[in-house]
Amino acid sequence: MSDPVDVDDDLAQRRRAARELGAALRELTDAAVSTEVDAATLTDLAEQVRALVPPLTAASRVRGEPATVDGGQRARRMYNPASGPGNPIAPPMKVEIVDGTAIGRCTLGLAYEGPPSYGHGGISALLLDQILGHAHSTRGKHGMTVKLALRYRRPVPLQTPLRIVGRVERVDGRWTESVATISTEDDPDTVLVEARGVFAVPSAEQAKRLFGELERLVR
Ligand SMILES: CCCCCCCCCC(=O)SCCNC(=O)CCNC(=O)[C@H](O)C(C)(C)COP(=O)(O)OP(=O)(O)OC[C@H]1O[C@@H](n2cnc3c(N)ncnc32)[C@H](O)[C@@H]1OP(=O)(O)O
Repeated sequence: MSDPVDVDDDLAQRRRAARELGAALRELTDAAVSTEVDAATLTDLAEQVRALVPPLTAASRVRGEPATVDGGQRARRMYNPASGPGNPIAPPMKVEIVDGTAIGRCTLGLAYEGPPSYGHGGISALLLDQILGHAHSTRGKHGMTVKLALRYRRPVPLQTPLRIVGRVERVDGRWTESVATISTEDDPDTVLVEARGVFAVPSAEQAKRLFGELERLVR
């Protein structure tokens, strides 16, 4: 049997490596959506990038299998699309809980552009959904989004440090109702986008139906 210390070291090492790969792919994505090089260079690069796939898929998971880099804990999901440092599509938003309030920070690059020089509205929804999920989790078990209402007040600037804040307003059994906002770090009092969300810890029956053996990761 392996020594638990070795197992922990191995997990920590794999998590560092997964973060590193995520960061490198994010740099690549940013370069890919900003580049103005000629067609021949793009075609050549597409071939080079495709050659990177087989070494990764040499050992991979399928739907329903949790990523082993998470070590069985949902709270530290490496490949979350909003906050996972290993996921190249995540900005990634860094989240901390301060006095029961969830505070996220990230900067959106050109890959997230909607209107010229501003963030895509769907990306704002992603960040707000995620921060509302963290706010819900401060009251106990993790939950799922039941309702999400958004009001886009001003466009969200790209390449600008953002602050995303969520807090629970009402708790009713396994339901919470929370509010969240996006603003810039420089001007936190000017709300750019605001959200109201209802989250619920799935009922035991629903969790079993949706997740089967993975139920322990969601309830
Ligand atoms: C630290 C880690 C943080 C991670 C953050 C992750 C954030 C990301 C979150 C997501 O994106 S989750 C993905 C998006 N959401 C979904 O896919 C959820 C899909 N919906 C479902 O699977 C089920 O509806 C759900 C599990 C949410 C609830 O099913 P249940 O069977 O547990 O609940 P039930 O059906 O008994 O209750 C739902 C109904 O009761 C209502 N309800 C009852 N009491 C309530 C109350 N007290 N407050 C609010 N609503 C209440 C609720 O609105 C809703 O009403 P309607 O269906 O009639 O519209």
